[in-house]
Amino acid sequence: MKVKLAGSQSLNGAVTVSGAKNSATRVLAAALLSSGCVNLRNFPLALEDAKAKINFMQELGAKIKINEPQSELELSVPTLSFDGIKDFSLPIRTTYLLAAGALARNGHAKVPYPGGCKIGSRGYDLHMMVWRQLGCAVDECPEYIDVRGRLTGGVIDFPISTVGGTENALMCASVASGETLIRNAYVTPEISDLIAFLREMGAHIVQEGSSHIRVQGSGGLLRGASFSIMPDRIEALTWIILGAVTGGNLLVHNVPFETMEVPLIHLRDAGIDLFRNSSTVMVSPDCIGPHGIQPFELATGTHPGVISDMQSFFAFLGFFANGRSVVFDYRYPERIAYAHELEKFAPGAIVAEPGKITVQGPNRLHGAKAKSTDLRGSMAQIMAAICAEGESQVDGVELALRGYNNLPEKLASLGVSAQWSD
Ligand SMILES: CC(=O)N[C@H]1[C@@H](OP(=O)(O)OP(=O)(O)OC[C@H]2O[C@@H](n3ccc(=O)[nH]c3=O)[C@H](O)[C@@H]2O)O[C@H](CO)[C@@H](O)[C@@H]1O
Ligand SMILES: C=C(OP(=O)(O)O)C(=O)O
Repeated sequence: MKVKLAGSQSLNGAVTVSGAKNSATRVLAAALLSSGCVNLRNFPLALEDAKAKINFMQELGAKIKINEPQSELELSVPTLSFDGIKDFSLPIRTTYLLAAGALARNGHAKVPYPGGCKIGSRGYDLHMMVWRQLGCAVDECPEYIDVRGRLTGGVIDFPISTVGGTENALMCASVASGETLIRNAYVTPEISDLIAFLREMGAHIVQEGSSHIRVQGSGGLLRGASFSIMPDRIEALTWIILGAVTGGNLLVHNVPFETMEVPLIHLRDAGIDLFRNSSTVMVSPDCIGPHGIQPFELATGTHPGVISDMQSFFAFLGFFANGRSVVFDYRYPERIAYAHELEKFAPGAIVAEPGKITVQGPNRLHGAKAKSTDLRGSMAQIMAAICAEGESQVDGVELALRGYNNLPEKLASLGVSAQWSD
C-alpha cells in the first residue's frame, strides 16, 4: 500500500489519541485466560496488528464481537485449540502471548514464530526460558514452537530488561498452579495496563519494588472482566512533534502525559513549550521559542526514558533544529534502515551508523519517493512527506498502519490531503 501526499501541509483541528497498540495487542491475548466474557473498550480496532491477532484468535476458537463505532470488542472462548491451524505465518511480534491461554486449557500450544518489525536482532530464547521455568517442554518445530505441559509456579530471572518476556511470564504465572517470582521484571506503562487487566480478571499479582513481581497462580482460568485500554504514548508523541513543525493549530486529546515525561522534557529542551491540561495539549506556532527548535542529543533506552520506538520521531525533529542533533539507540543499534529513506527528503542531512543517527538542521524538505522499512520509520517518512515542498510518495505504508489506528481518517480530519492506494 502506498500514500501520495501534497507537500507543505499544516495540521489543523483536533485529534484523539487511540488505545495503545502495545497494550491492546497484549490485553487481547490475555483475554484468552478468561473462562467468562471479556469486554475491551478504547480498543484500536483498525490497527493491522490487532486485526491479524483477532483473526488468528478466531481460528483458535475465540468468539469475538466487534463494535466499531464504540471502539469496543467482546470476547469469549468456549474452546481453544491450535489443532486446526494450517498456516502459522502470523506477521505480528507477540505470538508467544497466545501460549498461556492454550496451556491453561489443554496443556499444549503451537506458537507461531514471532514476527514484527525488522529492527535488528529479536530473539525468543527468553520466552522458551519462561515456559521451561514454569514446567513446560519446549520444542522448536519447523513451523511453530511446540509448548507442552502443566504450568507450575517457579522462579524466572531475566538477564535483560524485556517487555515481551515480562508479559509472557505474567500471563503464564497468573494461570499456573503455585507461586511465581519474576526477577528483573521490566514494567512499562503498557505492562502496568496488562497487570491491571489481569487483576480485573482475578489474578493475584504483587509488585515488590520496581523489578520484582510475585504472582500467586490461580491454577486454572480467570474470570471475565471489562477493561479500557490506555492511550498510546507513542501516537501522542507523534502528533505533538508533527504539530510543532507544521505550524498549524492542533489540539491533541487523550494524551497520557504521566507515561511520557522524559520525552516531553527533551521536547522542552529543544525549544518546544507545550500548553497542556490534564490530558489535552495545544500545539501551535506559539509553542516554539524565539530561537526556533534547538539541536539536541539523546539516547533511547528503557522507560521512563525515551524508548526505541520514539527514535525516528526525534530524528525527524532534527531536520528542523538549528544545528546538529544526535540520537543514540543502545537497544536496537540496527534500527537505522528507515533513516536512509528519511534522508531522501533532505539529501545529505542524515548520517546513520549503527546505534547513532546524526541529523544536520535546519532543512527545507523536498518531495521524495520513499520506502517504508518498519512501523515507526514509515510514520516518520509520512511526516516528512506532509512537510516537504512538492509531492511525495511513501510505499509500504501498511507498516505504519500496524501501529496507527485510523491514520488515514485522522489525517484527513486535520486537513491533510493524501491519496492512499494499494
Ligand atoms: C526493553 C525494550 O526496549 N523493549 C522494546 C522491544 O520490546 P520486545 O517485547 O519486542 O522485545 P523485548 O523487550 O522482549 O526485548 C528486548 C531485547 O531483548 C532481546 N530478546 C528478547 C526476548 C528474547 O526471548 N530474547 C532476546 O534476546 C531482543 O532481541 C531485544 O534486543 O521492542 C519493542 C518494539 O520496538 C519496543 O516497544 C520495546 O520498548
Ligand atoms: C517495532 C514495533 O512493534 P513490534 O514489536 O510489534 O514489531 C513498534 O511498536 O515500533
